[in-house]
Amino acid sequence: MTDRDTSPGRTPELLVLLCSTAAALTAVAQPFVLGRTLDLLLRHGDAGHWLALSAALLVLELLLDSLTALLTGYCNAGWTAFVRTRAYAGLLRAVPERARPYPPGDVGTRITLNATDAGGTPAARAALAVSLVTPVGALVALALVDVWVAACVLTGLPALALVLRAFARDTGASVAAYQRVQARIAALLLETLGGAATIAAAGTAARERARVLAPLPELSALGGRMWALHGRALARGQVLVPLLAVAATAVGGLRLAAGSLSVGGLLAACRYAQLAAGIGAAATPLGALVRGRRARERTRVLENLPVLPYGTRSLPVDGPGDLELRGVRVVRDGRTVLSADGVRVPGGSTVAVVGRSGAGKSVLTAVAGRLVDPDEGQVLLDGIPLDELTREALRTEVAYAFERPVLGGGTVAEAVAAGPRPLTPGQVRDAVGAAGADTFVRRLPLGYDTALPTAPLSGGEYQRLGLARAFAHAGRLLVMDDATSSLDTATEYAVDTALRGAVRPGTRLIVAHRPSAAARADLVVWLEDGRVRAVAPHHELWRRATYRAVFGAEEAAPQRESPSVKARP
Ligand SMILES: Nc1ncnc2c1ncn2[C@@H]1O[C@H](COP(=O)(O)OP(=O)(O)OP(=O)(O)O)[C@@H](O)[C@H]1O
Repeated sequence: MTDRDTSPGRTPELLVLLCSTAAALTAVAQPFVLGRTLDLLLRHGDAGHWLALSAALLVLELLLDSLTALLTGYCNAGWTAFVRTRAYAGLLRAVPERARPYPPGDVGTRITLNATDAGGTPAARAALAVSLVTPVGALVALALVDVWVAACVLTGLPALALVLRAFARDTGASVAAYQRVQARIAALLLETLGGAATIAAAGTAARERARVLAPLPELSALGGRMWALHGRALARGQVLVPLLAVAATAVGGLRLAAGSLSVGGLLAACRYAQLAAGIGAAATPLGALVRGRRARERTRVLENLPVLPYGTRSLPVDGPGDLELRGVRVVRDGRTVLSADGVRVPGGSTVAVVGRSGAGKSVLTAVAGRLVDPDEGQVLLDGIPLDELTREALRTEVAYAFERPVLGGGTVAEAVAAGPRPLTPGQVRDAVGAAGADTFVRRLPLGYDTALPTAPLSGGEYQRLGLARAFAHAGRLLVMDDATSSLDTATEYAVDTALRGAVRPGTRLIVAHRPSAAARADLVVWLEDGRVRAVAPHHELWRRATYRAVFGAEEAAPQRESPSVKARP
């Protein structure tokens, strides 16, 4: 936990409120003091103290305004960091499957722009409250100076309130739509950047540019509408304010002529009428508040993504890593993409998961290490259902290596060491060596201390660092989902040999595309259209043409199909 995980609380907002209220009250006091000063001067009285007070109030208001700006910045920064951290944490702890519908660009917009707008909400709320203090205070002061002028101003205020209400209602819908379109453009842009090489090679840059910018007219229209609403609210306010001021001056003039109001009183009354009519200025904090609330709804979506609940059990000490899939069914979009029952993998064995593209290999490996829970059935490791294990037990005993690992920032050594348990530099080097990565890591400008994001690495080299991380943290179950796909056959063989000797012994579940990799495994889980077609050693399955066809080797080694090979009961 960092301090950003803790809410900044109400204190910053209250400080903004306090300071800006003091500034507003100072502003409200000024016309009265100025009016008294003028009356004293006209009567040739001693106005020295009142003049000094007037100047002091002016300076105080300036100081309080500056302090309000500072506190607002502090409040915004604290809340933005909090909102951003929560959204980020929610995203990282979510079931990966459930975060998938939110493309990177959309997530980026929520975590940056939306978090900033949402972080401005508390200060905007305080500013909105204070934007009402000045007009209300001015109205009260005006009533004390002259109740008739106050009554005149009061009649105009409902019209201003209606203008603001309409603004808040209309702007809310536009802001939400604007934020959605903004996120859509960001998502398209990131998607295009990810495929920059393909686009360049295919010469489709113009088509892509048009695709990314397609929502721009809608964004522009929504932006224009938002500004039009804002402008209209301000303009209506701008028309109403002078009208009210003129009416107040006229009433005040009549009161002066009747001898019921002094010249200073008229000055104060006119100024108060202007301040009271300044309620239209509330449009700005009101707009920020509406925008912030919509933005917060968008960051909350990430914050509240479903998480995997963990249990309280641990695994038996020194268990061999027996894996069992019982009545497992995974459904996606109403379609069963994996159905696996009675699949038993003896602890310590290496199992190749094979099948055509889309057969369900990744889904099977995801449920086997509980990256996602099956919709039905259970997965057991050493007899314990995975969903009953604590997070720590699960993550220290199950390691994953992926086709496209994401190793984050830091140095090469730090990236490999990152994981559930601390590692010594020696252990990091051993794991890197086992993944066949030591030679190229040593050749990097600073070796193991090279910053990973700037390290000049090929896809296969980066993949091997992912393997190294998985090897370094290998528990009793190691899952490799296409994790050697970018390696040449010789390197893959060397890695496989190292895996048997230099990495902590345990059960291996390896998605394999090459017959040689399946042949090296003790067992093969053969998947077809989401079903387990057979669990048997490769040499037995190889007799079946349909199995050979998985590797595009129908014509090779044509032997009679063995009907006896089936999924184990
Ligand atoms: N989140 C999802 N929503 C909808 N369908 C999904 C989802 N995840 C997987 N599938 C579907 O499940 C099936 C199995 O997918 P999976 O990724 O396991 O295939 P695979 O055997 O690993 O394929 P490949 O070798 O091409 O990686 C596919 O038809 C895929 O479209």
